[in-house]
Amino acid sequence: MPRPLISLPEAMSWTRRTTISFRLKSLPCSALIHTDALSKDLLIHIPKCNVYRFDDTKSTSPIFCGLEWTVREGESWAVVGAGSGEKTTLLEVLDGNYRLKPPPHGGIFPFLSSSSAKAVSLVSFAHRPRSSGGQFYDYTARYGSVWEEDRITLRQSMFPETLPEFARRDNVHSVEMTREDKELFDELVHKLDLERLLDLPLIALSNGQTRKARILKALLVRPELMLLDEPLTGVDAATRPLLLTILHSLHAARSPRIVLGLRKQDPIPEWITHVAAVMGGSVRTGEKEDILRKLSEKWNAQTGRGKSTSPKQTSIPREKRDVLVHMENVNVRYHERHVLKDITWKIHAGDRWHLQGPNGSGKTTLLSILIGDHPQSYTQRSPSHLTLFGKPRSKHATSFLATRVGIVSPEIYNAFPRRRAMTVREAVGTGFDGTYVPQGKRGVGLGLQGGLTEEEEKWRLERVEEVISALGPSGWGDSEKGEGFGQRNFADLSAGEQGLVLLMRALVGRPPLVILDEVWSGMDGSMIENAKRYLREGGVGQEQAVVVVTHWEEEVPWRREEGGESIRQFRLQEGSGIESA
Ligand SMILES: Nc1ncnc2c1ncn2[C@@H]1O[C@H](COP(=O)(O)OP(=O)(O)OP(=O)(O)O)[C@@H](O)[C@H]1O
Repeated sequence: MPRPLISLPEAMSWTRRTTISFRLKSLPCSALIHTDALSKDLLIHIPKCNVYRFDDTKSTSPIFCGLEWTVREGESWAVVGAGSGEKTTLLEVLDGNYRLKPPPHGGIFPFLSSSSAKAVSLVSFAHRPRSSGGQFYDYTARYGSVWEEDRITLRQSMFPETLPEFARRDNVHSVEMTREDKELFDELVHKLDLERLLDLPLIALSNGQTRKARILKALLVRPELMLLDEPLTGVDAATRPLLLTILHSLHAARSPRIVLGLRKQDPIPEWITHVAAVMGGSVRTGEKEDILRKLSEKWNAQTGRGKSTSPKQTSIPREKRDVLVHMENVNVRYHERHVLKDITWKIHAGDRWHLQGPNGSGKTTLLSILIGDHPQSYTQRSPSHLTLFGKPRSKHATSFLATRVGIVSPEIYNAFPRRRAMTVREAVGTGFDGTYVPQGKRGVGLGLQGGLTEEEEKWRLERVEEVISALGPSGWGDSEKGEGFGQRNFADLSAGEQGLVLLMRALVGRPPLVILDEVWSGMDGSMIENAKRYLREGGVGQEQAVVVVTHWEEEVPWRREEGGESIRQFRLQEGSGIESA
């Protein structure tokens, strides 16, 4: 039986001195409020309300209507989202980033003991925030020799309290770690396999390694409630169950309690008992099975749209197709760290590859070699060998390679400028020449020699519209949002929408090589299904090669068992590469 939601009569007489600030975050949860009327096992309590942005002072556009949510001590909740970034928004509601009308009398967390600023912690893996400025930053710095200012280690940056000299040196935080904190740190750093990375430069950490370190850092603050948004994205298959077991045992010990944010396509851990499902501005809450049963029909109806067809692949035998990338015994070393060991790999036109490997195995490093970003792509000497599009790296101008490879990756996502004035159309248009700022009178670049013919410009303008309409909201079934999407400000889009625009940017010029590295981060099911279908059904042509990097087999658009030539796998394990067809 679903546990009934608490519903409090409107007219209930509250004997409260409600000094509730609109910014719930700054509100001490239990301050000045009599919560006697509520059952003491309530962890989150939101009586029916509408949710607005703080700047929506006239309450004209509610983000959620009739939100009503109660979480009791001992329950284990996941917030699962189907709409564009809505799951993250609901978690942000808990973090006090939105205005609730009417405001809940006892605060959202009536019985958390300390002030909510410390008691509740939101750890979100949405990438670069909008506020971080309009400039592109050079993510390739990581691949070179590390500069003095980048030498700061993981420990110095995130865990300075574990440095022996910390207590003496830092007047502000001159409290030493407690024994319990030290024990927690030692245990988790070991379980999360972060020990060996503590004294490496922070900049050298891989995406998955950084993600685990951020979770650990958030745990050390000892919040009472931790909201973890998409903790499994970018984490390798072996680490996922481990991470979930750790989170489960912390949650069971209420130290801290954890609410997980999951995309609707993510598996829901067994220990989750309740789900808040967010869909199109409304939130349904209740026991897991009950909610999932009710929603599966609706979700299936969405994802079932336009079933996949077999990949269209070229009939020219593979060995007769151009070799785009040829690596023979390629090595990458950082001093004593040997990251890539004798990698041999050939990518032909028309290939579909799934590049796999645990966190830290060298996938990003390998990609940076094959797109010519890595300084060591210039220095592979016989018997090593690296050719890109038929020539050694040093024989290519970087601007030429930028037109040959379309890439989406966490690095590009983070580095791409969020300039206020850049529209979706312009962001997509930067893909033709692989630049980061719009160029040319019509925002579709200048061409390699700086002389775009009229015909080429016309083709580019049409291509921009084509990819926007295929991959944008009209493609994933939100025709209302689709109108005027090209004119939207890129910086104002949700994380998933920004990711999708960067996918459009990678595909727009139809480059011979397309790299899709963790491309689905932050996206919702309908966006992903639509984009995967587009890729399978001609979004990348028979002559284009694609390398997909993901820890999730089901995120690869092409299936092994489907007709034509199957997807090939290249697996990195401790720096060595193994190929399988
Ligand atoms: N500049 C550097 N100095 C020292 N080690 C480095 C440097 N850059 C990367 N590394 C190390 O190289 C290894 C490979 O990193 P890489 O980012 O390629 O891994 P990955 O397979 O992409 O991981 P993830 O799945 O987490 O994204 C990591 O162990 C990382 O710590």
